Amino acid sequence: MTAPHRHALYTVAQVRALDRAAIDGLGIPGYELMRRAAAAAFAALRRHWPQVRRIAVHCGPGNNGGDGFLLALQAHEAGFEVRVLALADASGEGDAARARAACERGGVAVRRWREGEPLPEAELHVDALYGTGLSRPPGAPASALIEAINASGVPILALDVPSGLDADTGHCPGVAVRADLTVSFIGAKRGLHTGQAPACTGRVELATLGLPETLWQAAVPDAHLLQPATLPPRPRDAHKGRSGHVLVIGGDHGTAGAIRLCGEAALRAGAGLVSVATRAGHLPALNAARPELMAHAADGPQALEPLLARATVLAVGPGLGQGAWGHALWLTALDASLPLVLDADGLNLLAREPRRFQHDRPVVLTPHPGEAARLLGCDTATVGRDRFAAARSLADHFGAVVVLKGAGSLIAAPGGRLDVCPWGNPGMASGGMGDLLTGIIAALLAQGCSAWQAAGLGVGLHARAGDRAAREGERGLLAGDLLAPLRRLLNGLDA
Ligand SMILES: NC(=O)C1=CN([C@@H]2O[C@H](COP(=O)(O)OP(=O)(O)OC[C@H]3O[C@@H](n4cnc5c(N)ncnc54)[C@H](O)[C@@H]3O)[C@@H](O)[C@H]2O)[C@H](O)CC1
Ligand SMILES: [K+]
Repeated sequence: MTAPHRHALYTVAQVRALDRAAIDGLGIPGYELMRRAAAAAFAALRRHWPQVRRIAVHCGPGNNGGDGFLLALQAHEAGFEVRVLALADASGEGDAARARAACERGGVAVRRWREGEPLPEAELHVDALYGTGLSRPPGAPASALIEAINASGVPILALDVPSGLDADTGHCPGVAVRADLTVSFIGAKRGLHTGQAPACTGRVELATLGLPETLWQAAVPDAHLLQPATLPPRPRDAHKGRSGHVLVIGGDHGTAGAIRLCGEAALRAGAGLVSVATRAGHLPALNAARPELMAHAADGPQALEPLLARATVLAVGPGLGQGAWGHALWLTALDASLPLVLDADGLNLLAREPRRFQHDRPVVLTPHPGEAARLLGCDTATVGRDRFAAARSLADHFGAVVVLKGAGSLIAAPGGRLDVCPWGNPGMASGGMGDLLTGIIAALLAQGCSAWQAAGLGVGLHARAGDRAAREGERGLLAGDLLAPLRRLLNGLDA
């Protein structure tokens, strides 16, 4: 059983409190923490790049730089050829200044880097420019140095946080290091796992610096990383009535595919029955493509009534459109007070006609950043600047569990509970992927999951299926490619 804190995610302020607890509570000097951080990062360097012997360490003005100076000294003492570039001249008294003095006393020259100067020859760059102290977009010369390091074609190890990434939000206000590996210290910062972070961190490893478990047991994390999970095995006497009946509503003219993908995903994810209410013109194609779906022509709300009477879960939005037809079905579905997954135009209609859901009604909203922006009445850039705040605000405002999709999808519940999905890949940013997710979550609701469970399990299964399908390449990855790996994951056939 790995330590519980391994999946815990913290804000920068919470990690600073952990640092303080180690220093003040356990009496471990900040400088000793810095030495341990450097040692942990150096050990990771040797583990991941065992042949490397020539490194360049780029040190910023604060304690992140201090980590870099001590790593440079440890590498030098281990016989590495080490070049150290500093963004600033030596100044101040603190741990970072002490680390720099130790580095120079130990025989490692520190050179002030000036914009335009060539980088030293190295087999690996160590990014010790900024960590949790980044407070604004990197200015000159830091931004020029970051761009030079990124352009070097040489592997990059980032200490604690890739410089330029906001460790609280996963947003990069300016340029940022694109590392191959990030070794983060003491507490995993929540901003390392969502938004622009996956493009900057490379692989993320947590170094706990030999601190006792009691340190984390006293801390309340801000969020958690999703853990691999699947549904429990089906009882031998299972029958379709026990696995619910999903009714998918959508598919206006020209968007039959969305409704089919959603319905098929709901079947594959284990719903007992799946009905589809859509335009009459789609029925022949739907019946031919997936006869297990029960396709019904819904030319208006009155056609929905008998279907709503039989359904146990609603999935509303794939290909629904925002016209009179879609709007009328959407209104009827929302008034049915059944467990509900709202996606795509179902969300855009909600942005036009906001309402708060009853707390006892399981509801999951699955916006991408643009839909989230419309629901919040802001622009998409604002959502990207703080995905955590956006997801939590939506959950509280609508009284629903919210999946804020994108790199590192977030799952937020009213009251602040939040999980982060560590899986998924850019190949999944293609048409139909959202329709699949909607169907999977609806099927999990139909099998008895709560809104929180269905959202977290659905997002995790969907993203892990996407990663397995991407083993054939992220380019050309189609939504339908996820259905086979999804089935394997649901049956526990893929670790
Ligand atoms: N005991 C501990 O706290 C430990 C900390 N570790 C490392 O310390 C950094 C955090 O260090 P800090 O000095 O707070 O900030 P940074 O080094 O990240 O930033 C340096 C400094 O730079 C200034 N600054 C911020 N943004 C910019 C900018 N865009 N342009 C110019 N200057 C900027 C600001 O004044 C910052 O203070 C943490 O990440 C760890 O790496 C140890 O590893 C463990 C113990
Ligand atoms: K860094």
